[in-house]
Amino acid sequence: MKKIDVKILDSRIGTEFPLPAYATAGSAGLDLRALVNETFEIQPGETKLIPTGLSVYIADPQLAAVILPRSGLGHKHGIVLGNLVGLIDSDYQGPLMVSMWNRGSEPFKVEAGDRIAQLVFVPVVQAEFNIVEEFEQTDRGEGGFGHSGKK
Ligand SMILES: O=c1ccn([C@H]2C[C@H](O)[C@@H](COP(=O)(O)OP(=O)(O)OP(=O)(O)O)O2)c(=O)[nH]1
Ligand SMILES: [Mg+2]
Repeated sequence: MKKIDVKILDSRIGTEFPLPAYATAGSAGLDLRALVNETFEIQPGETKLIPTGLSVYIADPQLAAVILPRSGLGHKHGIVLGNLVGLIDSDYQGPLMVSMWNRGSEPFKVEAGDRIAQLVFVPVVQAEFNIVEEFEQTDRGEGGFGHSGKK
């Protein structure tokens, strides 16, 4: 398993709440917790930036991490991310934050330690642009945005 440097910014991690860990052998995501001082509510339509109590330094430019919603929160409560997906650059060393957006119709309560989103490490290819006049021809060509129909 890949080792990633982490700083614990809130001492409740490692004591009151565990360090994010894979829940099962096949889990792709590590659940991130709300390391807040007080219970709060997110009103319908509201977005709040929540600290996770951690910072990570991925260091390797061929890796990044994405923050994704938890499906239960998104589907049942309309709790998704204000940025839809969070992207953590490999050179970012600041606090890991989760933008929580209540796109639902009821206020949503969050307590300290609640698992609010998940972090997934992903491979990255950094590309260099090669300017050309013509592309090598493909079957698809410029067709896109549903040009092949529905069925
Ligand atoms: O949900 C998120 C998204 C981003 N970040 C941190 C890590 C990331 O590396 C940095 C910058 O994110 P991004 O590049 O997506 O935001 P930006 O608006 O382009 O900011 P910047 O100008 O700092 O790159 O913010 C988080 O902590 N949580
Ligand atoms: Mg950026």
